[in-house]
Amino acid sequence: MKLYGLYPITDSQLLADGRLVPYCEAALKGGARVLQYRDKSSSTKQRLYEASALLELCHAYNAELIINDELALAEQLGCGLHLGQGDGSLTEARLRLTESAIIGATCHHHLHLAEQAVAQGASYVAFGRFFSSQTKPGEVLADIDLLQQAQFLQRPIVAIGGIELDSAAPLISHGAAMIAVIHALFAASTAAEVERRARAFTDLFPPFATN
Ligand SMILES: Cc1ncc(COP(=O)(O)OP(=O)(O)O)c(N)n1
Ligand SMILES: Cc1nc(C(=O)O)sc1CCOP(=O)(O)O
Ligand SMILES: [Mg+2]
Repeated sequence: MKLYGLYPITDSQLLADGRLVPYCEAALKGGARVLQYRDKSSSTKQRLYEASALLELCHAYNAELIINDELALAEQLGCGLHLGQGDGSLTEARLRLTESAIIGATCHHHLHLAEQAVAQGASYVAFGRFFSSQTKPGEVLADIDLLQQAQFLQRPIVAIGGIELDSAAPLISHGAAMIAVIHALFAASTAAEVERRARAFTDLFPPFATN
């Protein structure tokens, strides 16, 4: 069961200057089994190069790579995809990727969007922001009770937005199967620190379900 635990998301600024692969490897060493490649600034060629390197890394750690926004890149690499509300059709993505491909959907703080996403083939649904986010500033609208309310969907639930080590545990106990994190994981001065932080997040999850 891989859709469980810490869900690191890359950031092109925090992981610039050669940090992308070593910091992502540190997150995987710290127990993450799902990794999202999110880059809004590089060229198509650079994104293919970086995502290919991360895919190889994920294979080495028996982890899943998810591409943010870009169906064509996910299709090319044969990996997972995360789509926001304005990022294209989940139905088309499910048709173009394999039946077993992981496809995630942003649902903000709306249960009806999550129901719709599941009906259109989403493997997991993401709610946020739960806290104020340095990476993506904006209104905090998601309430922790949403995580329990969404359990009827019978899909893994992701919580995202400004989550830190100290704020993650209640989200997990309310039903988040994955905790998506950028800043609190990757704004670190060494890979060793990223690994330590990843291990601390991973240890918040009940151990019986981490394999
Ligand atoms: C796991 C996860 N949840 C939410 C998002 C946000 O997706 P989106 O709303 O499309 O915004 P961008 O990430 O594209 O800026 C995500 N990427 N991952
Ligand atoms: C990519 C993204 N999406 C969000 C949403 O609310 O949908 S919040 C967010 C950024 C998450 O990064 P950090 O852990 O640094 O807050
Ligand atoms: Mg998007």
